[in-house]
Amino acid sequence: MKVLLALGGNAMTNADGRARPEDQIAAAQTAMAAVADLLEHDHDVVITHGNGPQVGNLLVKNELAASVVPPVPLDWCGAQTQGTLGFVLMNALDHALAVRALDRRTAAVVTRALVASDDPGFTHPTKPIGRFLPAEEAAVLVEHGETWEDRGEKGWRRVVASPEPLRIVDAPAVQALVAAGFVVIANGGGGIPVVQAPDGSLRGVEAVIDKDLGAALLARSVDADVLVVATDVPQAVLRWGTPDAEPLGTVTLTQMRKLAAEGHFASGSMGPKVDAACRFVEQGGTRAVITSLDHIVDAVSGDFGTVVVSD
Ligand SMILES: Nc1ncnc2c1ncn2[C@@H]1O[C@H](COP(=O)(O)OP(=O)(O)O)[C@@H](O)[C@H]1O
Ligand SMILES: NC(=O)OP(=O)(O)O
Repeated sequence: MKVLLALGGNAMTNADGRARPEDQIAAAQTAMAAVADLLEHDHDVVITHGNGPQVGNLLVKNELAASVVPPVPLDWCGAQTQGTLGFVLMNALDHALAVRALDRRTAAVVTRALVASDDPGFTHPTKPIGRFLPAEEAAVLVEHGETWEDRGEKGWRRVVASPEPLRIVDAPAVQALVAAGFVVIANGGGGIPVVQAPDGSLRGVEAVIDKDLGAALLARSVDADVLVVATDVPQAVLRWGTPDAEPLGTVTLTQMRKLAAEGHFASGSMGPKVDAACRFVEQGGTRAVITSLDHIVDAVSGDFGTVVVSD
């Protein structure tokens, strides 16, 4: 079975969302041990990852250092997160492969995703990035022109433009590496957003693509059978955050679309995961699973998480 594994940016940090290097390395080790287990059982795996906490942190560093070194645009920050997380994941995966004496090579691909220059996401920011702050601290940054949003019990979070990914520009490179037997990490952070000029040239645009929507595209590009969206909760939950909360098991595509329309899944977090799972199955994928980092193997064997199947 070919598995597209999407690792959440928050799942790769820890509960406070500060994204310390040691937390990211530990999360990468957990996830890559699961990948090595899957490879040992003859599954193929292609990996993608989020970058919300990481790209937000880079943006803060950029702004704090602006009087000392030239700031770089948000798409450059996104590209940097692909490099850093690709490096961390490759180290963790190489180690997990060596422990199991598996002879596989790994590769991380700097991956661009095409977006439309007139995407409504550019005028209405929806993608939460970076750390959570208390309302009073967020209010100060809003006065400085940033957009922040109340994200519930964890606090407020900055939101930035998040256009829809239309096509993975570097899919052919990913496909060639997969065909050559590499375990590939690609399209991190949903892909570096680029727009196409009339002359065909590409340029980066300041936005952060939702990695779950990017993952659904990548999954089809590599012809995956199963999409696993690994985050920091074991299942999607109905009536989330209420006394009547109920973890969701296996549902059909139609049932999941109906639950999403009823508003069970928050925008910018569980909402896009559910959307990505539905898109994947709609486009011919066998099964999409939403679960936590430590249940990746169970998700592939088919007995854990929130599972979306065709009708
Ligand atoms: N209905 C829901 N069921 C479960 N989790 C939900 C729901 N709605 C919102 N969430 C939130 O979604 C979070 C996972 O999304 P997100 O933080 O974007 O993860 P990641 O960065 O790992 O992809 C959970 O930690 C939870 O707080
Ligand atoms: N780019 C993105 O969606 O990252 P997260 O999964 O970390 O939110």
